[in-house]
Amino acid sequence: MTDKKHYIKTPNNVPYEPNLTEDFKSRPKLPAPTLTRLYAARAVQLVIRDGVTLEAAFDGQAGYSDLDPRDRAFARLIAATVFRRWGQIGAVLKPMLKDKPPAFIMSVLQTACAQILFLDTGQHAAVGESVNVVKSSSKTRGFAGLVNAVLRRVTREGPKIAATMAPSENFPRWLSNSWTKAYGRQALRKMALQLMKDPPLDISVVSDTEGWAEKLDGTVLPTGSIRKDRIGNVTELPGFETGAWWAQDIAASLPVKLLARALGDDGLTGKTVLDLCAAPGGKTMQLCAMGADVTAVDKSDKRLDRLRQNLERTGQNAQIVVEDVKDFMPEGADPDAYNGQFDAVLLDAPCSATGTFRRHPDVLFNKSHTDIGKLGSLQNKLLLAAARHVKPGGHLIYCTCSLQTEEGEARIAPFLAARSDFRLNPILTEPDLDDLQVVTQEGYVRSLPHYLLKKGGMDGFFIARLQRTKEN
Ligand SMILES: C[S@@+](CC[C@H](N)C(=O)[O-])C[C@H]1O[C@@H](n2cnc3c(N)ncnc32)[C@H](O)[C@@H]1O
Repeated sequence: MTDKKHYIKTPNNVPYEPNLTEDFKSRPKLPAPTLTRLYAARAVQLVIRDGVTLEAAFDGQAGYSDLDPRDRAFARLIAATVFRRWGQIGAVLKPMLKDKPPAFIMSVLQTACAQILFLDTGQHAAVGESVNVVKSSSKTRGFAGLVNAVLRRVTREGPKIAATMAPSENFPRWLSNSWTKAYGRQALRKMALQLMKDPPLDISVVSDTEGWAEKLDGTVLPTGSIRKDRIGNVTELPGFETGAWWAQDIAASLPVKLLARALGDDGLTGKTVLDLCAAPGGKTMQLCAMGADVTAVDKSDKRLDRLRQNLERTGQNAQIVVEDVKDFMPEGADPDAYNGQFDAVLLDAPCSATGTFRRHPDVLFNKSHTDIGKLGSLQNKLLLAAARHVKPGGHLIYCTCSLQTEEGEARIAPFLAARSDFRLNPILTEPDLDDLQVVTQEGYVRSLPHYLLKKGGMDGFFIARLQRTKEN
């Protein structure tokens, strides 16, 4: 335990009124190493303050895109490390701070700790550049002494404190409680170890899996995705420019594969599929590559731009509709007489995305328990809206990349109660799925981040396969 007298006192009367929105409008004139750290600290603060994604927090900052790609990657690595090591960093800083400093100063300290304790950057540079960040604005200059003193102590005492923490302390408490309840303590411990690791890169190909696995120096996973050990620079890999493949976690590739299996021998060939909440289009590309006639709907035109680019790059075609799923009606359909016209509908519903924490550790910190409740009611509405488009005898896939059962398993019973003409079409364990151990007794797919552990894990996902009865 640290004695109270070792606290470092926050300076009084420092006129710091953070106004991030204003601050972010201008690009500070600073040397690249300082600027990189400034962007990282601001991004961390933005995720916490505004509940945005880390990507949006960086993209929203003036001048960030002008930074050298290597500096941008470093800034992202620093910020992501804060979210991977939140509990450990908090435990290191707590005994050293008498009062909680302003949010931006806290973010500077957290990003510096990430560098000092967990990244391969010189400790001297991490301390020096963080002090420079604070000195670079008259609003924060008064904190330079505090930041310097705290970080010097972190270099001496931090590693020992960080090592005493259980990895699961890096999860926010409300999430670790909910996951312990749903999956048990052992699963929680294993998931926590996954948070600390760099995830691999999974790739879905248009065709020739074996050939591309060789060219990309990857291995073929049980369900046909190709895995490379590290993410690296995806756009520079062979076959990216020519659109031979796209990045997609193995778990995210399962909904379309399971839909194809439900459709019998010809799979998706020639089938009409409505892809709801489609952007940026990982599943749209899979559906197209498997021969389906796809209508892709999303309410975000900006995200659909990425889907358009992805389709163009991979040389595929889909009808694209910018609309809220709740309002969507196929062109020419009479809403009063409409009885569903698609062979299959896939709803990849908006969710907390907590299952993607290996790739996006910020998802653990930009949501709260209240958001899960709100998402659950939205998912109910979207599921009912999706069901309207399934023709009699047709199929419906509901999936989310969330680890919260409220966004997965718990959504199915209310849906089946409201639509008695649908039934659960249980997913059967087949050899490739057996290897992943993702099929539950109820016939859902539920994957957790520590599944497929020896090969690097997989995203957390929930998939339910439903079918409309033929009569009516
Ligand atoms: C999980 S992402 C979809 C990922 C996508 N299916 C893929 O495989 O790349 C959820 C998407 O739902 C969209 N969305 C959220 N609410 C929506 C709504 N009410 N109507 C249409 N799209 C919505 C978001 O814009 C976002 O693109």
